[in-house]
Amino acid sequence: MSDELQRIRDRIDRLDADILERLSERARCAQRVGEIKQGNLYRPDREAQVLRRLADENPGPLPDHAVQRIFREIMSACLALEQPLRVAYLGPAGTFTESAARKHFGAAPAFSALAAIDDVFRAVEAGNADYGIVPVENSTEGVIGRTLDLLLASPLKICGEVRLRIHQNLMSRAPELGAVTKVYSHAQSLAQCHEWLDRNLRTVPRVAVASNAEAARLASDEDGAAAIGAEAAAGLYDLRILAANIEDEPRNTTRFVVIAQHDSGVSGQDRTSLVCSAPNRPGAVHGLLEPFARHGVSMSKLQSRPARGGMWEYVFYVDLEGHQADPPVAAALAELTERASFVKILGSYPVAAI
Ligand SMILES: O=C(O)C(=O)C[C@]1(C(=O)O)C=C[C@@H](O)C=C1
Repeated sequence: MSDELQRIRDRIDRLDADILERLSERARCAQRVGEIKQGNLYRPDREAQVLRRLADENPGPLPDHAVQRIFREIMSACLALEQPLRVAYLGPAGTFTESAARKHFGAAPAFSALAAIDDVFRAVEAGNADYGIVPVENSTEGVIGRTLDLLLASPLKICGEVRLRIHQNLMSRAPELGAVTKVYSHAQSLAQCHEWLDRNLRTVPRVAVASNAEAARLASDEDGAAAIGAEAAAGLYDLRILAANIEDEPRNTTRFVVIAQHDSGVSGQDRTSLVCSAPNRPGAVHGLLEPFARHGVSMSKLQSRPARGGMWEYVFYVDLEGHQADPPVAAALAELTERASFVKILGSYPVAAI
């Protein structure tokens, strides 16, 4: 080994020892914070502030996302010393929702994959999980109606959001594309890749199944079968990725919400979600939204949905920039509450930091 290589490796060893010492000191601080803190130990607002500050102060050469991933895991492990978290997500294992859960909470929590969005809400409501993660909207396919309906009906709050760039992969036991005779996937993933499928596997039958992970399981059992789904599913079912990033829309993103018994404190870059409905008279919807414009509060989403039970009555799902404790948001919400026939605040939470 050259002298220079040896010298640099010695330096890396010393730096690793320093990092380890600092990490242990950080972990002891987190333990102490855990003893002092009242209420919930998991603080999404504080975590978002830490991750944003690290990106702001990152001198390189590591990219921001790499630094944030490392610190995501450090905080995950520190929090586990204070309180081991139980996180339920819409399964099965190997789906994009699992990737979202790990992206948001890191690797330390005990994760459980549940079969339906309703089960995730029930697990958190019953106290069998501390937090739940469910998809709420996809940039190409639209909203997940069941999640919106349950947010309206459930006492739970939104305490966080996760944005995940969706990369679809074609995976199979077959050695090459030419050997693929059937493609399994969730209907939404088939739709997201239909142009690629038309170009590359035009005559091969496409079969919609309950989830991408289920598709991968079927593909692992059947000669010539392939599945479309997350890279994680290929690892889980021992499949070869025959084509990566086959989604038609490269900026395809899914947004997930984190549900809990509580929402989040102020992080400085927050969003507030609410549901409301207007009295049945002309101009009422405009009247509901007017206070937001007047108080300078931006809306990042307005989604109408038929109210359950009433013919042609609608509820509106609104996302606002800001926390309900921010004075302009609080003032606009107070006026909305006077004008609306119904208002429910679903929660204030940090805008996704990573
Ligand atoms: O600041 C806190 O409240 C902590 O518990 C420390 C810490 C961290 O590791 O930085 C850990 C968990 C919380 O969710 C937020 C931050």
